[in-house]
Amino acid sequence: MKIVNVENLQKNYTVYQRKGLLREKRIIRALQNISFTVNRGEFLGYIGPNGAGKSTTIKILTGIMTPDGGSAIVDGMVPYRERKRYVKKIGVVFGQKTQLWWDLPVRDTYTLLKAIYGVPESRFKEQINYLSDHLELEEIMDRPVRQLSLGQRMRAELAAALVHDPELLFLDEPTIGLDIVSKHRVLQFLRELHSRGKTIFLTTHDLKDIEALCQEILIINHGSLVYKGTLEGLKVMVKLPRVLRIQLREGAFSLDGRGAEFIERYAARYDPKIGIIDVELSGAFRPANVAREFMQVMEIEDFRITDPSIEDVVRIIYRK
Ligand SMILES: Nc1ncnc2c1ncn2[C@@H]1O[C@H](COP(=O)(O)OP(=O)(O)OP(=O)(O)O)[C@@H](O)[C@H]1O
Repeated sequence: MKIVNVENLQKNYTVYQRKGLLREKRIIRALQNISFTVNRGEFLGYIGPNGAGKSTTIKILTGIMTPDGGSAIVDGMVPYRERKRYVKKIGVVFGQKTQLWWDLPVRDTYTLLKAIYGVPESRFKEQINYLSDHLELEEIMDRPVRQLSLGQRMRAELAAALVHDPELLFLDEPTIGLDIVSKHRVLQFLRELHSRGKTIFLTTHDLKDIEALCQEILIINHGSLVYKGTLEGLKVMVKLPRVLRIQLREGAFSLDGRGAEFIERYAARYDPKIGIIDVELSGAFRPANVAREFMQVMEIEDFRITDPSIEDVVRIIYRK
């Protein structure tokens, strides 16, 4: 049973750029005919590089923004037309923004939201207890939001989105900037929500988050969907290679002829501003061998094997 139905969604932004004495009008096609569905109870990962169109999609799906074309129907409603009724059904977290009252204790935000959503007292108490248990809110309930650490604030933020116990959650980068421990807590809680049947729409830059949680993923790039399916399916399709990241020693960023030759031989990417070389560990490249070879010709500070970034994944999809 589908809870989200998106068809041919389009959104353009008009921006004006100064060109000499004139102002030039430019249209940014943020979403170009996007179509997808989300099943009730699904945990969907929505990923894409910076500027791909993720936030624009979420803004339309949460009713903040009206599309220029196409349609979005969520739980039988058109979000941007039936906002009042609709917002009671959804919970939203924008990792980069806050819906908490900055100078008030966390608890007061929840009381205000209770009144806004018309949550009965007994349901409210039950829900706050549940949220407090799972998000460890007790220690922060009576502290003003401005005093909280980022991790504490994000837990408080998630709870705010859930005061009215919505069935569908939109989370835009809810783990951004969190340390490993805080991130783990948030991800655990999202898993718990999903096991209770919630439908979750999660945008993130981090493939690890997706791997830990999502059954289905959508990848968007330049306003168009480039993949919809499972992460397993994506791995089979792109054969995601891991990457050996080499950090050069400060002051040794400019490469000589042999260095450049190595970059070319391994089809590596090099950013001379920060002295980082990325080598895809595909095929015959063994990490230890590659590292040894590079060490012979460059001054190296550190090695690390990393998972491919979203940008890598998108690049590989395009290459195919
Ligand atoms: N208010 C706006 N005015 C003009 N252009 C905008 C506006 N909001 C977004 N854009 C542009 O639309 C495109 C899509 O932006 P969007 O914020 O949806 O991407 P995103 O995938 O969420 O990116 P990020 O991961 O960096 O948050 C980008 O090119 C962006 O610069």
